[in-house]
Amino acid sequence: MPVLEIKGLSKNFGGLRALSNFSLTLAENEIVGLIGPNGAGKTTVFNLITGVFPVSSGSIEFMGKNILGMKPFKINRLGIARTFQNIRLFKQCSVLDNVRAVFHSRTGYGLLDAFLHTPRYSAGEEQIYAKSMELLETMNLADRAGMTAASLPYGDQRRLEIARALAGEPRLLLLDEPAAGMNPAEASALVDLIRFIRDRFKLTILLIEHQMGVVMNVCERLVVLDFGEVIATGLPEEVRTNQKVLEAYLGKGVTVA
Ligand SMILES: Nc1ncnc2c1ncn2[C@@H]1O[C@H](COP(=O)(O)OP(=O)(O)OP(=O)(O)O)[C@@H](O)[C@H]1O
Repeated sequence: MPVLEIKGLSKNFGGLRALSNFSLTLAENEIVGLIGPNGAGKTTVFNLITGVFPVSSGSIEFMGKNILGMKPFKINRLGIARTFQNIRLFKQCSVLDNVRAVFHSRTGYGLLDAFLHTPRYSAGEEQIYAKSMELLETMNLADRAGMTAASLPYGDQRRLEIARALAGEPRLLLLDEPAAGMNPAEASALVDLIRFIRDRFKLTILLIEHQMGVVMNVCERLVVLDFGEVIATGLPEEVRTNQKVLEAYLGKGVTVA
């Protein structure tokens, strides 16, 4: 069974067709790149998968289940997590609390347990602390657990956002420009990290990225959008030399040496 199956997906914003007849199937453990010039419709795909916007037409199934019309939190609970182009963290909270908050939102105990500090609450808190620190360790952020998120360098903030997504124990991870603002060394480390978390957490990953070095190194397959339409799909080396793709990025008349 595919992890994700999208068929004939379209989205109109008023008179603008942001996405047109988009189809995509993701198998377990794949890392697939969704690329294309600015305004091509990439983030719209993420927003439709995660239930942020209603679709205009088409279908989306996750693990064989129709997720159309579901609220974003419910889709997240089913196992789809995402990061954002503009990093979304609790900036004034500690790195640890940023991750802890995600685990907290999934605990079974209620306000009364917390107020009375019941054994259930204490055991839960210890477990959440251990799980949060383990995740920070994995993301190479454990030594910064006590710092505020806002004080982290940009690359670390991006990794913290991925840690928060992973705390939700997803099967499908959507990464929106994870390398944005990273220097070449950070971007290269990110490629290794993405592969590592895919293997460690048995994830399927769909990733939007403009840094071609990252895309070519980490993605096993690419889908290219332009003006809301798929103009190419295939292996990175095939897409790299595709004439339509070159024209979409660089303009007509471009050739590859
Ligand atoms: N909420 C919205 N309301 C109206 N138009 C929107 C909305 N969201 C996206 N669009 C439009 O849909 C088109 C696709 O936008 P989208 O953000 O999906 O592109 P993108 O490929 O992610 O671009 P970028 O690489 O610049 O992030 C654009 O023309 C954009 O202006």
